[in-house]
Amino acid sequence: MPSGIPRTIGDVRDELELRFVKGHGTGNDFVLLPDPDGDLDLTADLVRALCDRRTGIGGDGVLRVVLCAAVPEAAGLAGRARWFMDYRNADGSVAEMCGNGARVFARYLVDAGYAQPGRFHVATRAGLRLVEAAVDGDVTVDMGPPRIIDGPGAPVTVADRDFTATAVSMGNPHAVCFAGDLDVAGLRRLDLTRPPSFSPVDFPDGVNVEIVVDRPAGVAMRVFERGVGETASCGTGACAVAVAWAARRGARPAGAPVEVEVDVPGGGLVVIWQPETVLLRGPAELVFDGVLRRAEAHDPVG
Ligand SMILES: N[C@@H](CCC[C@H](N)C(=O)O)C(=O)O
Repeated sequence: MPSGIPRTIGDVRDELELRFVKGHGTGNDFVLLPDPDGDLDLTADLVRALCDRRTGIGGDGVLRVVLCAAVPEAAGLAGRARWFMDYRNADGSVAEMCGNGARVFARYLVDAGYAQPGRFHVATRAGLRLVEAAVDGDVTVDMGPPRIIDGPGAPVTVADRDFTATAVSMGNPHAVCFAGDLDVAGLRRLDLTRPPSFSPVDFPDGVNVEIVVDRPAGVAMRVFERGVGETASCGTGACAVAVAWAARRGARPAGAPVEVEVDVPGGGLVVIWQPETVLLRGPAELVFDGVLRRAEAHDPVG
């Protein structure tokens, strides 16, 4: 096959019968694959084919829904969480954590009857995460402690602009770039089609890059995600932005939590920075489901 032509789902998988659900959190969209017993061989090629927006279902990533007991990397958490969120970026790479993904994952578990509404733990590559999901409405995830990396800042170039970024780990790496000279309209105009550049010394595993401007109440951001490109929202990115922004203004949650509204192209998220952790709150929605079948072997009408 000539290079550059996407490998379709049929190219990478003989046995095509695959159940899926499509969901999103503030426009950060995912293909969910229910795979309780861990039977699916989820290769990078299959992830890329599923996420392709022209030849696949389309998504920023894949969320495989698998029992902790069924996968060696989560078996140690099986006593404390029933389900493991196996998250993959659209390019097939594996990431430690996905905040919007965790919210959509929890929404799926509740709607599918795999978890009771309310609070429960989900296992992720970054460890256990407590989620709170009502029957409908917002989903909140306890994202764990943020880590603002001390130092002079990391040089990052994005949208033809040079920044000294604040590096923050939310389990996965973020470079938060403050564009103090821009307003929200200026942020919207930036060209984020080309990948940011940064030093591999600062970010040896790559990085998600957020550009941030002030709003009257909180901040607005855009993001170029590692392994994806620009997305409409990034939950870990919103948390990284909120703590970096609050810390710059001298607000650290000594006693009372610090709450920051984060506007993203796909909607609004709320980040609550507490002394020991960060909560991420926002909508999570399942939009359709289906079964992938090879087209020529299936009469969709009959
Ligand atoms: N969109 C996600 C982050 C997904 C992982 C990221 N692209 C990475 O490689 O670290 C979120 O909502 O947090």
